[in-house]
Amino acid sequence: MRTIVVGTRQSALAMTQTLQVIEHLKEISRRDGIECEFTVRKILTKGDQILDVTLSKVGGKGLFVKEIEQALLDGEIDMAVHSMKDMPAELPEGLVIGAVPKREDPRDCLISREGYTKLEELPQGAKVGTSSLRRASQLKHQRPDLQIESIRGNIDTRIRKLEEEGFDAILLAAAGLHRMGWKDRITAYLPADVCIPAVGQGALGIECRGADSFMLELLGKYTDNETKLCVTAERSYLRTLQGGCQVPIGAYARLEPAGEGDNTAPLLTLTGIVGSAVSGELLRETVTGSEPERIGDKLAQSMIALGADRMLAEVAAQP
Ligand SMILES: NCc1[nH]cc(CCC(=O)O)c1CC(=O)O
Repeated sequence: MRTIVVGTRQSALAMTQTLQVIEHLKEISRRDGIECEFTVRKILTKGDQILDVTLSKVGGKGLFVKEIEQALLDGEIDMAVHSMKDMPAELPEGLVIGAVPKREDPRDCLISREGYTKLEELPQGAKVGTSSLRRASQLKHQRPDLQIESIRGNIDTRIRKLEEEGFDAILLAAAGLHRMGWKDRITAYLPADVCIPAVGQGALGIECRGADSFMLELLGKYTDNETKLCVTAERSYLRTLQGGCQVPIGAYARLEPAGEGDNTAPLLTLTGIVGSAVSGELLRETVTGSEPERIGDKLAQSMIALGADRMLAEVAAQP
């Protein structure tokens, strides 16, 4: 009997995701006669300790995963459940994403105090809370009049701040609210082609050691191939652009339903944005193809040709 130690952040969302994943893995192991049990170990990450500072100012992506990856490398834990969008484009040597489960809703959504059901309904100059440069730059593009202000904290904290700090609305990822059972708080969904989600948004990545064949076998059974293809394309785009969660980059891939016949390759459509919170510029491109790594890289190259490098450098240079 193998005891699998699962590392997790201690936020309500991280705990909920981790417990849901463990339930699914228990079902799979029972079904396939794999003998294992699970224990949970909470790990405090740097991102959890400095919730009051704008993330782009304290080092960006990786803040929520570094300590957890170290625990994996040290053998203190055997697997970790991450929100895919919090994962840096490159993993440390020795670690792999062992499972990519089926994606939740990838869209961003609005929680508005007055119950507005569309972005267009927000009053002129409304105060909207988001700490994401990606959301801010796309929102500004649609509604230059909105007053966008930073809001930090776990999703439970942000919902509380909506009331306490006089926001008209806040923007959050739908997936986190769905997983928490808070769907009824959502007043509007922003279509994924209007506000391009973060790379990997709505998906989970389950990380383990590349040499742990027991974990690889179990986790392999939990992967959803469509999600994996889409997320691979999005992350390939991120890797080439060298961007983290805290720069205004977004990408969303969809898989077209398979055509007739046996040998039809999957057709992926990948749309990406690079925004500038400084100038309000917004680049947007779409590519299609069947090889996820290739189309991600191709999209990034065409963004760079359009000036993405300069725009991302501008953001990095902000005081
Ligand atoms: N950056 C924080 C974060 N990381 C993952 C989610 C939840 C949604 C998901 O799994 O993509 C959130 C909260 C949010 O952006 O609203």
